[in-house]
Amino acid sequence: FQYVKNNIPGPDRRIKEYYEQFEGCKCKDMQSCNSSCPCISRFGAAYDSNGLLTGVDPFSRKMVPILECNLRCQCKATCVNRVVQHGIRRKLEVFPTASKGFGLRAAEDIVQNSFVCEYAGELLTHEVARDRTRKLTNVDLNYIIAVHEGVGKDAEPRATYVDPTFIGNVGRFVNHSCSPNLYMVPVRVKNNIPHISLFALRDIRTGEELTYDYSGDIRRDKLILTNGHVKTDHVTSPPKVNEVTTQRKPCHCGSSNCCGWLPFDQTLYQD
Ligand SMILES: C[S@@+](CC[C@H](N)C(=O)[O-])C[C@H]1O[C@@H](n2cnc3c(N)ncnc32)[C@H](O)[C@@H]1O
Repeated sequence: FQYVKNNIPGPDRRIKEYYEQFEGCKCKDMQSCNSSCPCISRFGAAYDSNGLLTGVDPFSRKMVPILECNLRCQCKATCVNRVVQHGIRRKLEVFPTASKGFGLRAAEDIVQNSFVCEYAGELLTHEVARDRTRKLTNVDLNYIIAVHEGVGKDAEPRATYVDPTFIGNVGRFVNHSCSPNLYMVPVRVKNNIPHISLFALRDIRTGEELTYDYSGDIRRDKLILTNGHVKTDHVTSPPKVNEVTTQRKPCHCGSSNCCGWLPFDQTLYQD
């Protein structure tokens, strides 16, 4: 595959969407913005002074939008409100796993809430994502991710489809786990297209495989086990007969609360 650091437009995406769109701040303290910066005050500070993501509760269903300072802002690269845009800062290693193909592991200790890497690739329209997904069989590796964001009480959720199959970054090697150590957050920098960003859910030791939950669901009740039973629909429901069961793949994450199957996005199988 071809390596890219950031998302690139896939077929049928309008190139204009990728231009700088957001205004820049005019903060006087050029070393770093503070809470009065319009980029920060709009949704609250996302990062602490060590660059750790503290403005988001990964276990909450409510996601606060994250907006970093951008090229048009007057602040410098040292600004506290610039993290994901600096790219990968932790040592990561691709390795062959026993039963999941390749995986990605930490080559150094990673502190909780650190930015680890983006999930970058071709940005697809719903139609292209659906067509590519439907061509896959359950023995093909599926790299297409759909991230659904709620944008308001009455508004339709906004979906972003990223496909690093042919063009992508190291995020494409992150496997699924029902008990993950990463969580996914959409972060915006220069325009409305999110950087799909992976942060550490807890402290991670050197050599640990990096994983996230492909369903995006990391509720506490799913992670904290009681007698091996978990309560969410995704976890408890076996594939239904009328589902596209041929697309379902067995999960080999090996965690004690494993639901047995990899999550898949129903919307890509609906017309
Ligand atoms: C984004 S890729 C992950 C990297 C992939 N293992 C590779 O070798 O390139 C997703 C694919 O990896 C495999 N995979 C990921 N997590 C898995 C798991 N927990 N159990 C079994 N297979 C998994 C599945 O084939 C899935 O479609």
